[in-house]
Amino acid sequence: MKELQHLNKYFLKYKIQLLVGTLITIAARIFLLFTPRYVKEIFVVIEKHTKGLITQDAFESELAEAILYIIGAALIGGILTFFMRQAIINVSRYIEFDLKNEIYEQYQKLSLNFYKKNRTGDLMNRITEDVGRVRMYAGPALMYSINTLALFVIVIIYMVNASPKLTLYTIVPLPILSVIIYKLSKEIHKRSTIVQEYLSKLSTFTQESFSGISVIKAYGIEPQTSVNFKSLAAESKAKQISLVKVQAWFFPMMILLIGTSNLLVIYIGGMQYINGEIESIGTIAEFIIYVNMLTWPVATVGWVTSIIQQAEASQKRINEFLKIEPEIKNTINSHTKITGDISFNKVSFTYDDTNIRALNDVSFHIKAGETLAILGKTGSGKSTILDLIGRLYDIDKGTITINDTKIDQLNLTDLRDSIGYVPQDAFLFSDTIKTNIKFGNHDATDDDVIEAAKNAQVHKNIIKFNKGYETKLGERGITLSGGQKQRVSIARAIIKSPKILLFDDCLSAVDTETEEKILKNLDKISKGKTTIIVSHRVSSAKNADKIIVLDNGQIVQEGIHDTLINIDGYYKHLYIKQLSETTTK
Ligand SMILES: Nc1ncnc2c1ncn2[C@@H]1O[C@H](COP(=O)(O)OP(=O)(O)OP(=O)(O)O)[C@@H](O)[C@H]1O
Repeated sequence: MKELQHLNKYFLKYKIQLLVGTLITIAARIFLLFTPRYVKEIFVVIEKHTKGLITQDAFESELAEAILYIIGAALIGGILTFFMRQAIINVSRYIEFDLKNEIYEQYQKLSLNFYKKNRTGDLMNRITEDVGRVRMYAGPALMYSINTLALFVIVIIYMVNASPKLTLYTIVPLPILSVIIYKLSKEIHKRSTIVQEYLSKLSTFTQESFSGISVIKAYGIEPQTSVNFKSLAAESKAKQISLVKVQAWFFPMMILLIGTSNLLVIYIGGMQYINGEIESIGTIAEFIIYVNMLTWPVATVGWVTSIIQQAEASQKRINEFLKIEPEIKNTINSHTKITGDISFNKVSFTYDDTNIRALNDVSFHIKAGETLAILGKTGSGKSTILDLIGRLYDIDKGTITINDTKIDQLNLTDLRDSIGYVPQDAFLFSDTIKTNIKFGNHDATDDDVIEAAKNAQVHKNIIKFNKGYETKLGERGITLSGGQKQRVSIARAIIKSPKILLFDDCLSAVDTETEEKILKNLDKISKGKTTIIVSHRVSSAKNADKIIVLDNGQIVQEGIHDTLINIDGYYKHLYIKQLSETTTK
């Protein structure tokens, strides 16, 4: 229960609803317990009538009175039971909502490293399935526990009052029932977890096959995919059947034990009646109802125990994530003005998950408003520089300063607000093109959106779609070509009008002519803004105020286009190669 203590703050938050729910539960049980007592009364009246102790009229009126009490109490009990569920189950839904938000907020705070160390499926599971299991504890388990406790206390008092000896004999099988249900629930849980695993394997498999359908078709591997699917589905079926086998024991066991208790009541009650220890046969009827009333709540003790164990395990997994401290923290609360003067001073950086030293002793300086182009072979550390400017990771050695302030001494929100970043893989959300562009600036007007799209050279493409800017993009924006996606992503950064623009090889999927136009527009837009362009093309770099060439995490060349084309090295070779490519085209 240690892990579940995390939920106490929520129980405290909803204490009024929970208290009301508990009181309603107790009241509902009291009303529902009218039935057995008045059933006994009916028997007593019938006995008196058959023995001729009361008149026909008295018999009829007493009978009618008892029946009315039973109906009335059942009605009130039923209504109160409805409110009991409303009160307590609703609280569990509120807690589920709060907990999901708490986890989601924590996810948002955690740094990129966390996402690399944990699989998306696991992140999703903790916020859905684990929270679902915890809700079962905060809702149904709590409700049934209050219910069982309330019922048990009241019924036992009534039963002992009616006949202590009969009480003792009839409740003997109940703990056995509870233990059996507990063992069954545990086994059911074990097997249903395996079933769940197989279901998620199946859905991952199908999801991947659908996403990669073009590759599957192009390679003609549909038959093999079907065989793999069938074998996975067959395993999943076997696990389901093994679960159903245990589940099938549940109700027969319940019926057997209820039957045993009923038999005990009838046998022992009958003997007591014969011996004159109980005055009416009605007491036996009353006890039979009590036993039946107790059976389900007692069975739930086992069920609740297993729910609590599952919730504890789930909450433990949730707590593991909630306890993680974000690696990148904002330590500065006051606002910091960022103009875009960036300096790297002997910066080294190693990714902790791969231990790859992506940058080694890198130093450069760009004044506010200047353009820097970064070139270099793949894997040389270009994207890493951009990630470090956005402080997505903290460096191991050296210093990065922006406006002469160390990057970790800047207000993180201000820093990120002042950056417009276009990643290598343009990610678009499943929403309209307009919303995707406005993601960079929610207050932008429609005219701003069009202006940004024009500057990113994508406006003409967008207006060709039937719904123009309102065109919905499917999962990952599949309706757009690679180059269109890149340009929408550029428009998103432009509309933000940030102090620092970071373009990570985001013109790779556009032709050189469009690239030229975009660069020209950027020249205009980026006046007064610091721009860093990562590229594999000399054409993207040639107009930059400074060019650096990286190799294996180190700067191997530095200068401007006109100088670098005359120095033997990577830049010159790339220039000649790309020049010959354009002339042969
Ligand atoms: N998120 C990451 N986790 C671990 N290692 C990484 C990560 N990103 C990059 N690396 C490694 O760091 C090195 C530099 O990568 P980086 O992405 O900065 O190169 P790049 O020059 O931008 O390459 P490309 O031109 O192919 O985009 C590579 O060896 C890469 O494998």
